[in-house]
Amino acid sequence: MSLVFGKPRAGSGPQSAPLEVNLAILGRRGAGKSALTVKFLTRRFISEYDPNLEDTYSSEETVDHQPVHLRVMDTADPDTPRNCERYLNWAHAFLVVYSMDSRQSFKDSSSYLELLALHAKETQRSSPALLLGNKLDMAQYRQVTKAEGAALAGKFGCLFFEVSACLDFEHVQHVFHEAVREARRELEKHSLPRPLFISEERALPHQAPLTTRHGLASCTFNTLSTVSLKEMPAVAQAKLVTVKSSRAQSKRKAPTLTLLKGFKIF
Ligand SMILES: Nc1nc2c(ncn2[C@@H]2O[C@H](COP(=O)(O)OP(=O)(O)OP(=O)(O)O)[C@@H](O)[C@H]2O)c(=O)[nH]1
Repeated sequence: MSLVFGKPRAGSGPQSAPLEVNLAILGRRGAGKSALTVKFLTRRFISEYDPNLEDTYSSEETVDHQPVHLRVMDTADPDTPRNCERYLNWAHAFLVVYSMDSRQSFKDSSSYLELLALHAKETQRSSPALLLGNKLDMAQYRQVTKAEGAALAGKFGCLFFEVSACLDFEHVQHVFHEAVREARRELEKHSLPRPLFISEERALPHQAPLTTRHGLASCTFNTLSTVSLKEMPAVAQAKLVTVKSSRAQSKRKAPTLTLLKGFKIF
């Protein structure tokens, strides 16, 4: 038996607190996770970055006239998914990003989708994922066709978009807001939230860890295997950065954001 309890979820009425949505961005190094995240938060494209930093940003958004407190974890797995619980148990929705000019990055996005599907199966709890083919501005160098992207998304039942962190902000914003909508739909399906949960000790019978079964190196799940009071991984291994609203940024009323994830922003 496993029990689930936690704080009441924010309602959707006009008087209620904003809906809280955690969004994790996954994908191979260089796919453009940080560029898309920063584009969404600041409307700007970044050119310099530190690939080893993992940050979680916080932003107040309005989606379909509803206030949303959105946290975005720009993950930085090394070469393969690692210590995935930090985002698997935290996020309400996932953006899985590949770079359309890299077949390897597409293959890795498939591994991430598989990882999410396995986690959903093992925890009996699914979180929506959206598949993003990034670097649409580099379409002439594409190694992955749009049809392949759509087929992979179809296989895992997720939405699919081709985007570019260099091109229009509105498209990138639309994708992030779609993720919020997907998360909201999922939250509305379940009356109970997930910040805290207790699991009773119950070893999964004769199941090898996901790592060995699916070659997802070092990505282990403790779920249901130990008596534990788990707290949602606080924005834990990540630094929380509050970003001024993108509207303010665009109007340049806010002070110039000089250091965001070690990025140079222009
Ligand atoms: N042309 C083009 N370049 C992009 C786009 N998105 C990201 N890049 C570039 O691709 C490189 C990798 O982008 P990042 O955003 O750092 O990729 P990442 O997935 O966060 O990679 P890690 O930080 O290593 O995990 C950088 O040089 C970016 O400037 C895009 O849409 N178009």
